[in-house]
Amino acid sequence: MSLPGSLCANKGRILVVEDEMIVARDIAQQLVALGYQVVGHATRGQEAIDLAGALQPELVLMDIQLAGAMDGIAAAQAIRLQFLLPVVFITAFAADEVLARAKLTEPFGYILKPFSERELRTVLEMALYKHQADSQARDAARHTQAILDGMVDGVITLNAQGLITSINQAVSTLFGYAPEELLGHNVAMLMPSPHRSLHGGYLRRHQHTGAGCAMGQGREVDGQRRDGSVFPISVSVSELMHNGQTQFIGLVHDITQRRRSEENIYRLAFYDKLTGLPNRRLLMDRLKQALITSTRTGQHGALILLDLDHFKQINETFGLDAGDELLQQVGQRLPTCVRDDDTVSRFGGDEFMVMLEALSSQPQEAAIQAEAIAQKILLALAQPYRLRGHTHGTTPSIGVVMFRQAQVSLDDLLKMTDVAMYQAKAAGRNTVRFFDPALQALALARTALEENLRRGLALQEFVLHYQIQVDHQGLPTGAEALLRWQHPVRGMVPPAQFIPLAEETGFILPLGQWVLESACRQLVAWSHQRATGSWTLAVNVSALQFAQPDFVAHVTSALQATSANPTLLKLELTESMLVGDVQDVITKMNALKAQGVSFALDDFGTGYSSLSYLKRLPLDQLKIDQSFVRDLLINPNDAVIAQTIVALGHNLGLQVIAEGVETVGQHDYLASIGCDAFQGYYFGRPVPAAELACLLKQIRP
Ligand SMILES: Nc1nc2c(ncn2[C@@H]2O[C@H](COP(=O)(O)O[C@H]3[C@@H](O)[C@H](n4cnc5c(=O)[nH]c(N)nc54)O[C@@H]3COP(=O)(O)O)[C@@H](O)[C@H]2O)c(=O)[nH]1
Repeated sequence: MSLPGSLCANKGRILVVEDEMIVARDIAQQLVALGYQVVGHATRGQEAIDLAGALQPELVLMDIQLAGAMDGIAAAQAIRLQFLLPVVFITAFAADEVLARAKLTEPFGYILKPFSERELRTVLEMALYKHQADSQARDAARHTQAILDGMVDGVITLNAQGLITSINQAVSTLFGYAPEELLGHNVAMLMPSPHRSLHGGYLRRHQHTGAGCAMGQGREVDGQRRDGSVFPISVSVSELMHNGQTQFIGLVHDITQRRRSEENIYRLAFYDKLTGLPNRRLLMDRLKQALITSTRTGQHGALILLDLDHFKQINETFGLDAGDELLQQVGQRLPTCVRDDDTVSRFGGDEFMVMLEALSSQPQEAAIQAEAIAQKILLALAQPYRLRGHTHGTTPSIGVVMFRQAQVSLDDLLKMTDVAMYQAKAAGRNTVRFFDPALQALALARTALEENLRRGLALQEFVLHYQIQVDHQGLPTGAEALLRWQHPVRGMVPPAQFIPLAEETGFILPLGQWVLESACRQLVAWSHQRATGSWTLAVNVSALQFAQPDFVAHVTSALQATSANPTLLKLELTESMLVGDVQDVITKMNALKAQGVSFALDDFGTGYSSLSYLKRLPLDQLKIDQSFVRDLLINPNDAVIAQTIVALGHNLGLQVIAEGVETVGQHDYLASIGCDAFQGYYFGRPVPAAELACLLKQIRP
């Protein structure tokens, strides 16, 4: 049977479910009259469900009493569930029991027969409006869920009891649960012990006091997956009221990757890559702590520095890989010699530092304990190593420093271990030495001097003094530049007190360059005066300075920077420089000679000079060492040596100058054997340039 269609179908498409034909027709007519379109008519429950699915009306007008097994309430329930369509009951029944059942289907309206047209219209309009609003809300919720599901972070909502009310896809992925395994369950299931059992308490405390540990800002905690594995997460929780109920929204961020990167950075910063042992930085950190602890407990600690003997040879003979393997094996053996609380670190290269803590508070007893561990290390490391299929042996030299309380700075403690370790090396290696304070005092003094030297150069505390040189007639021909250090506290410091250290530390390089440039500037100053215009200036050059590959360039730059005349510059070399690569020496000398620079061989006779290469060196002058000049008149050997040097120099075509000439007798003898030039207190002491002018007037011809 067909019901009236619609004349004007713009108010809504309605499915009518009514088993009495006359009533159905009457309702349909009314609907059409009200502007609705009747899209279908069913008389039974199942038919209503099928038509609802097929026709997708906007509303179902449902009689409760239907022919057949399924009544309207059951059909309405199915239609709501399957198609989310709004149902309005239209019935003659108003019994409480019927109403209660109908209510469960969440109907959009309930119309009691008989009803007026006005009543029908009002209920339908309200129902359609509510349905539309619900649909929009559902669409909005779906949209929100899609956004939430697209998020990398997990979003969980909880009710006041901590039960999960919603999650997004990321929560399932992060924790490995299907949504239905989480929804309605307590959020504590996502936490490892002890928080799993404590979480209820946290919530209650929050309800009573308002305090919440994860409220607001992200808090880093552990989460537990379905498979039991624990992983780090950052959780921030906010609280809001929803429908009058407290609700919590938790944002969960998996920080596994970040933690890994942090751990990686930490490992790189504090652990040695090759051995996996703590590095110097971490040891220093622990040492700082250990000093604080020992101050509190009164117990001693010890630093044991060990350096592998002849490690370089393993590297050079068997390759760097074998060297690395040896270091790794040493790194594995060392921790077996100490307690877990002690620190074994690799300091770099073949140096390892072991820090022992909580030793006896009695100094002697503590030293015995440290000695025992050091001996244990010595023994453990002396066992053979298998490197690349071969057996190798190595031994360490071990330096031990005891510490208690933060009395000494960290740097000083480390220096003390160095001193002790070098003492062990000096004692023949493969041995243990405790730090000796006397040696330490020396080392500290050296360090202070080294720092002072650098500061002195920066503060222009160095000056050059000039000692006159005269020819056979006693006429000044030039001078030697001699370095002095005008120390603000120590006064004038002679070079013998700082040149050796400057050479050892390499500080002689910047210092020597400063001497060269200052000497060149002095040459230029002299060139402007008639009396000194042709003077030469002898400058001492240290072996390290001369050995620099760019030594020639350094001299050239000093000459160019000052515009000094190269032919007036005389570089004094010593015999010790000639022991190494003689060809290199000759090449550099020739390069400078080509510019006009001349060379004197200083302290001649005190070192080892091979006559064969002496012949090859482009020298200009030999300088008889003052040790031969001093006793010339009383020691016939010195007189013969002086005579021999003069003869040798002349035979080689070189000029000979004597230094340390203090008396007329020395001068006269030297002059009698043909010495060409003289320098010494007899003619004048080393003085500042300004004083040299006065001295010139007093010079004895
Ligand atoms: N690499 C550099 N070494 C330098 C430089 N300046 C100096 N030195 C070297 O230091 C050593 C000590 O020098 P100094 O204390 O200046 O002593 C020199 C003279 O003062 C001293 N002298 C000179 N005449 C006499 C004398 O009649 N009697 C006496 N007892 N001493 C005298 O001899 C030293 C001369 O040194 P040298 O001619 O170089 O051998 C010394 O080894 C210097 O080389 C520098 O700038 N760089």
